[in-house]
Amino acid sequence: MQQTVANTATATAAKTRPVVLISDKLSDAAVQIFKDRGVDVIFEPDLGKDKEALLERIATVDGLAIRSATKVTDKVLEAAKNLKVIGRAGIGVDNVDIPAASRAGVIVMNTPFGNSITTAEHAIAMMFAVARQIPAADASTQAGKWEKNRFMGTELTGKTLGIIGCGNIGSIVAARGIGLKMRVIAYDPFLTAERAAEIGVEKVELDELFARADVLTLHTPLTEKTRNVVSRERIFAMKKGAIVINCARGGLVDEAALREALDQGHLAGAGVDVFSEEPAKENVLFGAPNLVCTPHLGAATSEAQENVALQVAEQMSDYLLRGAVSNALNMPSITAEEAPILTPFVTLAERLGSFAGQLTETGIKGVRIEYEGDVAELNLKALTAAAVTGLMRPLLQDVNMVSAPTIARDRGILVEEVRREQQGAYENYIRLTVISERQERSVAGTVFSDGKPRIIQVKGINLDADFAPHMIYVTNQDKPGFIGSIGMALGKAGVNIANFTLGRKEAGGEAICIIEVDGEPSADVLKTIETLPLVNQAKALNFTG
Ligand SMILES: NC(=O)C1=CN([C@@H]2O[C@H](COP(=O)(O)OP(=O)(O)OC[C@H]3O[C@@H](n4cnc5c(N)ncnc54)[C@H](O)[C@@H]3O)[C@@H](O)[C@H]2O)C=CC1
Ligand SMILES: O=C(O)CCC(=O)C(=O)O
Repeated sequence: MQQTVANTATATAAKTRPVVLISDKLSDAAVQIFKDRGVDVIFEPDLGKDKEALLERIATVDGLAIRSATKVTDKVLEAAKNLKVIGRAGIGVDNVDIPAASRAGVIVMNTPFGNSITTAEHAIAMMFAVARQIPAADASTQAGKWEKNRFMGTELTGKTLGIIGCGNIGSIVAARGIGLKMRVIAYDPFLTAERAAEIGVEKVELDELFARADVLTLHTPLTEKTRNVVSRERIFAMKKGAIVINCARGGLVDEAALREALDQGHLAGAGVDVFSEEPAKENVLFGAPNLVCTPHLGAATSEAQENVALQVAEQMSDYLLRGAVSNALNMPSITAEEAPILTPFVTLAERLGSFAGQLTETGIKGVRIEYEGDVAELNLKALTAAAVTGLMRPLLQDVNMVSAPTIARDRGILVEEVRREQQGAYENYIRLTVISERQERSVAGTVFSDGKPRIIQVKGINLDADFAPHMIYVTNQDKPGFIGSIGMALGKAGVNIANFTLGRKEAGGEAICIIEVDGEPSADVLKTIETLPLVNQAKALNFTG
């Protein structure tokens, strides 16, 4: 589970085909795409409803494709020993514990546009169904009652449509509302004045929206900020005879208060597709006057389901097979074209982080990563995530590019990113500086044209070394006799030197030596080196991971 993006692609290419578990009802189109692309599929469309069976099945799979029935909790993630990616065929990800997924190093992706039109159409359908009481009129007519006077409706032309959440779906609903000659007002803290003008809506504050709307429709995600946004107080602050439509999430509305408002005739009706508890076999709203309910059908058209299924299968396959990341909620995007270009720099950034992490013994306060030259034009979010991964891996084995930024933030480690044009001789240059409680230590590297990362500077001292599997890092004084004494000590201990790199600040001053050795040096060997005259410090560095 704990691999970098670059490693994920190569590791999966080297081993057998990755396996994806589909635990909700997904269009068969997804299964075909996975298979065609080289991913094996376990398709158990009802598994999401069986928590125990899910815990068992998830243990070995590389990917999990879901809709809304599967709840991905901390416990599920704990059981998912091999999981790398969760793909939500749809928009809302409130059924996935994203912080827990990030901590576990699992990417969470959704398909943000595939079902937007369909869901917007459902909201409009609900608005008409409520305004003209169509379901009740249908039932009465088919019962042979012909109650022409009972079903007096409301005309929508000229009425005010109030939209909470004017993103993808909200703005499609706005366009449809304008097409119906309604006046559209919207509350969305992230809606700019320019965007509001562009889509023809009036941006208003929340209280004003509740006061003015004849029809209120919700299109915001369920978050701690939006939970209960349609509260008792706000429902009763609405105009008498107004209509409420909810095709977003159940938790947005105080259902008991909505029931009261319908019973008292304060609201003329409500259209509800989503409920606080789903599946909603019972609900306080059921049986209220002029209430139209659907069982979370917002996205349920064959077009939308095919869109989201294809998209999720493509995104997950791209990640598992090629390291490309798109529409992830907890990881920067990396295109399939970018992934191979980024790979050597991801490796360099991770190794520089690892170099510094292995030498850092006190608490890390911050890390600064400077990018110069060609590399500064690349996807720095991914490179920084790799650098932070490398930095933290010596302390926490289970960290990867998904979890590293979250873990760093949780631990109060400040991550600073600097982008510059080429300054020195290297076409691409990355310098990573760790700010610890005791000192600042920097290490810099480059990628040569052979795609191999190199160490080119440590603590401002120039040198040139590979990242070898086993190395000894020594700080010393630049005085005669040092090389002989260290060679003798290693020879005596039976440690073979594969490569030897030296660098110094100035003649006779502070110096650094990086020795590549065949095999891991023991603690005794390191102690022996440290007791040699002219040596200040000796540490083992391991780049076998
Ligand atoms: N019934 C169904 O089957 C479906 C329901 N949905 C629901 O619809 C929601 C919206 O989907 P999209 O429009 O695609 O998402 P989106 O991300 O494009 O738009 C959401 C909008 O809500 C706004 N927002 C965030 N916090 C807010 C707050 N405190 N108050 C007001 N607005 C706020 C955002 O700025 C954004 O513009 C999804 O999160 C999902 O829960 C989506 C698809 C199908
Ligand atoms: O998968 C579904 O049917 C629900 C769609 C949905 O709620 C969403 O995409 O947020």
